Amino acid sequence: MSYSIKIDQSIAYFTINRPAMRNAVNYDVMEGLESFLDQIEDDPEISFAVITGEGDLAFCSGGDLSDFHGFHTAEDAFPMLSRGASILYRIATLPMPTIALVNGAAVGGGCELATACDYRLVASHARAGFIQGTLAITAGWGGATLLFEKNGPHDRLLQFTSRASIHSPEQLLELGWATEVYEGDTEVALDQFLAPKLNVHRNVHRAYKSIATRKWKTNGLEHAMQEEARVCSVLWESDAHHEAVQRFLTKSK
Ligand SMILES: CCCC(=O)SCCNC(=O)CCNC(=O)[C@H](O)C(C)(C)COP(=O)(O)OP(=O)(O)OC[C@H]1O[C@@H](n2cnc3c(N)ncnc32)[C@H](O)[C@@H]1OP(=O)(O)O
Repeated sequence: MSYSIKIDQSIAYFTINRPAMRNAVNYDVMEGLESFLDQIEDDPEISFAVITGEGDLAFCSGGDLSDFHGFHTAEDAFPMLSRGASILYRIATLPMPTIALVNGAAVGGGCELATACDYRLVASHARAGFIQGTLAITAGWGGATLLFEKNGPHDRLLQFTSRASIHSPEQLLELGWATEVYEGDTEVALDQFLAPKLNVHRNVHRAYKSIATRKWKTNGLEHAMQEEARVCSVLWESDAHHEAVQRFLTKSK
């Protein structure tokens, strides 16, 4: 199984379980995320949702390039990108707060997935970045749209996305992308993060989440995320993109 879902004491966990591929997202993982969202979206008993990746090397390395490399035209690539954008929109607008437990690299679509969550707990050894530019594409699952919507100074965010580089936890904190950086055991870090919040009734957390995200239901965010998928799909069909993916996939062979 490429993922696991667990609900424990009012906390719902989704774990991408493809550590050998650095938890890259394939269709199976997309399906898993959809079924996770179906399970928790209307469950009033869930206080928090946590998304993470198996192992300590990667949170998520983005779209599975070996699977998605087969798309040659914008028309081929758009349905996958659009589906990713729908998933990230659903995550961003879940009624309960969400936590990305960034226990390793979060790059490309993996950085987008973490951006869709409300909080990002980043391990001191982790790295993250919108590296899509190194593949001659942009973010395509709506993650850049979400970043600009949520996270602060326009000029710094524009550099965060367009430089396509990988950032240290210290840089991620400074940017305001990381909520906290933790050392050591991931479960302990999550417990410590959640403990003071669990003293407050879940309905309060859910009410603040709805106050913070209400505007997205009316300001066209969902459409803007789909538009990001469309822009990315156009770049996807370039030779520059296919050559860069080919280089990545053959680098260690
Ligand atoms: C569709 C939305 C937009 C996107 O997400 S585009 C995709 C963006 N992602 C990428 O460009 C992948 C970048 N991956 C990396 O930079 C590195 O793998 C990463 C995450 C920093 C981890 O580095 P390392 O720990 O040194 O691991 P590595 O590079 O040797 O990889 C181990 C094995 O996993 C594979 N892998 C990693 N990320 C992948 C991906 N996204 N799709 C398909 N395969 C992927 C990699 O090819 C390698 O496979 P193998 O063991 O050589 O067979």
